[in-house]
Amino acid sequence: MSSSEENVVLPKEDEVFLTPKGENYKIVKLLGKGGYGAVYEVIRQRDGKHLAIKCESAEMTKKVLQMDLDVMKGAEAIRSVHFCKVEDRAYIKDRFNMIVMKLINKNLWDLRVERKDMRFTLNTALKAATQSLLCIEELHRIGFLHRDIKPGNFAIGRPEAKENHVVFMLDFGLARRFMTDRKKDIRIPREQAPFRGTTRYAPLAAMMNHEQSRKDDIESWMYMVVEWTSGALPWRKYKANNRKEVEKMKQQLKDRDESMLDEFYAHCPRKEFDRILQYLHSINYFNIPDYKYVLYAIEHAQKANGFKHSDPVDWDENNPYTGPAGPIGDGEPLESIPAGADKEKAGRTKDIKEAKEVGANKVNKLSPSKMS
Ligand SMILES: Nc1ncnc2c1ncn2[C@@H]1O[C@H](COP(=O)(O)OP(=O)(O)OP(=O)(O)O)[C@@H](O)[C@H]1O
Repeated sequence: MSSSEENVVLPKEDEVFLTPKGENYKIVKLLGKGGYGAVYEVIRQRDGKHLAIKCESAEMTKKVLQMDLDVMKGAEAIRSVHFCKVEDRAYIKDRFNMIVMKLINKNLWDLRVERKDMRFTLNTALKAATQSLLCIEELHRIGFLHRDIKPGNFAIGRPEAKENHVVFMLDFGLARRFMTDRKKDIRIPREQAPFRGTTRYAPLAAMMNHEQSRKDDIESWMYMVVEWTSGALPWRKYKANNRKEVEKMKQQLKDRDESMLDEFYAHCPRKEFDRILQYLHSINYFNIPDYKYVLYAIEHAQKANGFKHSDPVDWDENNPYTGPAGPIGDGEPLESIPAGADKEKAGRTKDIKEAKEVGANKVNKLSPSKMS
C-alpha cells in the first residue's frame, strides 16, 4: 500500500470510532507508526479515559494485530502487570482492524537517549534489567518468544496511573509460539529460519538463520542491558546491511576474545554480566533458561554497588522507586493461552499465582554470595 493510500485508511485527529461494544473513541494524536499501521492516543467518550489504539490496515497481507491480541490476552490470564490490557477491538470497514489498550508512556530507547551521556545510571539500568527480564519470563511462560527484544519495545507506564515505575513489554509482531499445538512439547526447530529481529540486538542464532528459542530472547536482553549501562555496544556503527560484521563481533564475544570483552563490558558490572552471558552461551534450543540465576546475577550487582530497592530511577529522580521486583517464575511453559481467556482459565490463574508466590519465597531465601 502506498503512503497516500495509507493516509486515507488510517485514523485522523478528532475522528470518532464506534466499536461493537457500543463504545466511542476519539483520536487525540499519533504516537508512532510502523510497517503494519500505527498507534494513536484516544479518549473513550463514555468516561474520558485516555487509551491507545493500534491499527492495522485491512489490506495488510501479514496480520500482526492478532498476535498482539493473543499475547496480551495470555498475559491478562496470568494477571501480569507488565503488559497492556486489551479493552476493546473493532474492524472499521474497508479501512483497518484496531485494538484498544492501556495507554502507556515513553519507551526505554527514548528515555536513554534523552540523557546527557546517553546512558542510564547503573542503579536504573539494573532496575530496568530486572523488570524487562520479568516481562520476558512471563511471555515465555504463556508460550511465546518475542524475537525482537530491544529498548524501543519496553516502555514505562503513565504517572497519572501511578505506573511510571512499571516497565511494560510492547509489540508482538514478530512473536512466535514455541510449543507444539498439543502444548506439551517444544516445536521441532526448522533447519533454516528467515532472519527475524533487529540487527543490533539480534541473538547469534537469528543472525545465523537458526530457529530462535527462549535463551535467544535473553541474549538480546543482555545486549540491551549492556547498552543501557554503558551507553553503546561495540557494533553500534553497523546497520542492518552490515549484519555479517555484527555477527562476527557477537561471535568474538562467545569465543571469549579479550579485547572484545573489554569493550563490551566498559562501565558494566563485568563479573555479573559475564556470568549471565557465559551461562546463555552454554544452554541450547530445548533448555528452559534459569531465569532466577540471571536475576540473582543482577541482584548481586545491585548489592555489590550498595543500591537499595527504593533508590530513584533516572526518569523520576525525586521519588523513591516503587517498581515491581518479581516474583519470577521457573519459566516452565504453561499451555499457551489463546485469545478470549474464559472461566476455565480463571482456575488456572489461581494455580499460576500460587506457583509465582512459591517462586518468590525461593528467590528471597537464596544468598547473592552464590554469584561470587
Ligand atoms: N499502549 C501504548 N501506549 C502508548 N504508546 C504506545 C503503546 N503501544 C505502542 N506505543 C508506541 O507506538 C509506537 C509503535 O508501537 P509498536 O512498537 O507496537 O509498533 P511497531 O511499529 O511494530 O514498532 P517498531 O516498528 O518501531 O518496532 C512505539 O513508539 C510505541 O512506544
